Amino acid sequence: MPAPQCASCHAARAALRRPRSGQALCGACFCTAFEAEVLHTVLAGRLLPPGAVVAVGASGGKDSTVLAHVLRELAPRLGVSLRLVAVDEGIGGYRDAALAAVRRQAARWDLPLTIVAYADLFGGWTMDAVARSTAGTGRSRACCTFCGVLRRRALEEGARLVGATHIVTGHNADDMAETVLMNFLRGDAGRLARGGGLGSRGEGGALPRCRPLQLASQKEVVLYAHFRRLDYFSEECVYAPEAFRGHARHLLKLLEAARPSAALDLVHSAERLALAPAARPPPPGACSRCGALASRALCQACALLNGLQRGRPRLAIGKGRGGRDEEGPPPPASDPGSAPDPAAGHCGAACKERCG
Ligand SMILES: Nc1ncnc2c1ncn2[C@@H]1O[C@H](COP(=O)(O)OP(=O)(O)OP(=O)(O)O)[C@@H](O)[C@H]1O
Repeated sequence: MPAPQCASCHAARAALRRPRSGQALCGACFCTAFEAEVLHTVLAGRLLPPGAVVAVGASGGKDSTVLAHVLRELAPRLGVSLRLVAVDEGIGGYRDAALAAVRRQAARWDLPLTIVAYADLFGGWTMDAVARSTAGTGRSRACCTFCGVLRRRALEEGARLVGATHIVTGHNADDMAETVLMNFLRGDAGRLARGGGLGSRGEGGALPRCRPLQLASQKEVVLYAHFRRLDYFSEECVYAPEAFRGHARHLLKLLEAARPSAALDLVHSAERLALAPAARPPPPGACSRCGALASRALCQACALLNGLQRGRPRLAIGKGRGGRDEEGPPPPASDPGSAPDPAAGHCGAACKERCG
């Protein structure tokens, strides 16, 4: 049977059915619709004001590649300028190849690129060194969580370095739905409540952050990259197979098979969640070491680095009220700075990268 005509231009043959709506479109009309939807997300959410200098968190992967490409298309209409900021976490056999993709993108799209490295920012610690230090401690599964905390900090540093006023990341609807599921499964009410919305306004002196692809499904991000012939790096990080996120991803796939809108529905549920007054976290203070938002003496990033330097890497991600830390037992009460306590409802600014 021949492919149907494109439901938008009625001239070309349709090349796909949009996963959510079932609408049959040709590649060109799909890309135009995708870009218009991202534009709408940015404008309706007032995410990037005219004049903004936007640091795009560029990992070389499909999401940030699509994000950078779409924002470059939209930049004249939005009145913003773009800078690519890539973080080199120091992951041998993975990040070097991904950074090569970012360099190619920067050259092809004529966008300034800045690379910041964990090793330079965090006293010589690379992610490989963190992984070695956590191996055998029962905390090796937490590598992605550690990395997310440090990456958030590194992205902030890189964005400041290039004079950015805003940070954008490529999280898509599936990423966000996985985060919502993980927070539910961990009983982490504080992060669930904080995770809604399209970004953060930049509390405590942090730069405002947003996720313009948050309402786009992963399938459509991949389709956009395909039809725009984007060159991106598609291998999984060497530490990802250990991560709890994999279980949430698997569960989400099962849910989507029964209900195709499950991912977006989860994202919207998180936006509408409201915590009972008794469950609300106390207002955050400032980290005594770096000044970032923190619910304890140290923010998550400083607490993690402090623990690593003392040979006791820990991060209390996954403890809900009265719950247990999935990575291990809670820290002793005599060590208040080493592990901001999500049991108190939230864990400080540095962990929102992973937690939304
Ligand atoms: N090394 C990095 N440097 C800069 N930004 C990053 C880096 N890693 C991740 N990010 C930002 O965080 C977003 C979410 O990252 P995550 O690791 O969840 O990857 P992802 O969903 O596979 O996205 P991508 O396909 O862009 O790698 C990315 O889209 C990107 O904007």
